[in-house]
Amino acid sequence: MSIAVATESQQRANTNERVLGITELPTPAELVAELPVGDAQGYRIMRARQEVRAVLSGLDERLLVIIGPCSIHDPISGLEYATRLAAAAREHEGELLVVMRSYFEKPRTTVGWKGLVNDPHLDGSHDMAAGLRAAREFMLAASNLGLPLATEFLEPLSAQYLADVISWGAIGARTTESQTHRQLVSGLSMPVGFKNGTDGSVQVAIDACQAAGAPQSFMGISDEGRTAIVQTAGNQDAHLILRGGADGPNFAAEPVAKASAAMESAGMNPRVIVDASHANSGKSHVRQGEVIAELAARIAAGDQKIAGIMAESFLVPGAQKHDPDTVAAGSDVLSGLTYGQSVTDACMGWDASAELLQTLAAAVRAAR
Ligand SMILES: O=C[C@H](O)[C@H](O)COP(=O)(O)O
Ligand SMILES: C=C(OP(=O)(O)O)C(=O)O
Repeated sequence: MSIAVATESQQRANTNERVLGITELPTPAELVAELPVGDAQGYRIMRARQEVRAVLSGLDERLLVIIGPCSIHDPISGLEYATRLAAAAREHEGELLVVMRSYFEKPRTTVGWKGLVNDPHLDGSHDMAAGLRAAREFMLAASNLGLPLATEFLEPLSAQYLADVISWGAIGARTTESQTHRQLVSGLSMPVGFKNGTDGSVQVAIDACQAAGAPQSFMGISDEGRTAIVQTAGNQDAHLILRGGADGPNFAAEPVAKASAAMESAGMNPRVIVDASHANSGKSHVRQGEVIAELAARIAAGDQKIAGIMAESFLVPGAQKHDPDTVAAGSDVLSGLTYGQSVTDACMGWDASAELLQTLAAAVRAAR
């Protein structure tokens, strides 16, 4: 019996039957060299990470407030928001540790625009080299305003390009159960929160915190862009974020206490972050404000289980639809969109957000 040996081109065809193109990106080292973090800026980013740790543990009695657009689709409106938030953060710095959501990668339930890193021109051209550059440029500029930054780590490779500018990270509801993301967190330098699953399961996030807290060995990339074995020490600052689920919201006192007790009995931080958006507000920006007001009342009454809250906020309230498949590549997409309004989830507008920051600061003062 003779065995047919595949030719080199046959082997390639077998592997890449559905791959339409592979385009190389700059390496992490190249992008970081082009857009470096300055010394003073690096120190501020590191100090903010320490402050976040102190708030999460309760040593620092302030409330962590992770707030900002659902996604940044236009760096100019994003920076206008950052400028306003930086001033509010300074005003409330005695009570609140404000960290700005600078989210550049969006996990989708099915399909849709996946964020500025994936598609920076919002037209389906997927120029990810420009996307990584735009994200890094934005982060450096926002961080220069004195704001610590938060992001969701979605693509396992993008962390190598952006993580040095980030003071707090999240793993989203759709990826909390993924081993790849848990491994990634085990090596990240900042505190990272895991969201409960979209079905409402808190246990997957508790398991995630445990996995991320352990040393891990996995495949990743080096700064020089080569695939590599990555060995990590484990991230002891992994914590829980409650965002509600298909089974309903979980920001009320009872589910928060239950989740906090479960974290404690697993030997981890019982203080949790509550996301006022997503399934805790049914994605309504108006309801989000009500949820924050309810949380503020509990904080004012001395609830110590809530270390922080998350909120989605932008310049203009609500959201607008944007589908990259309906625009011609290279067209001026931004001119057809409302400036300062989310193209993903609905966000609270600036005025409502500024008022809620006042309410949260007052709640922390009342609790003291
Ligand atoms: O935070 C953003 C969204 O909730 C998440 O990316 C899922 O969005 P989608 O259900 O519109 O795809
Ligand atoms: C995608 C997000 O949230 P979740 O993972 O909770 O859906 C988000 O915070 O942008």
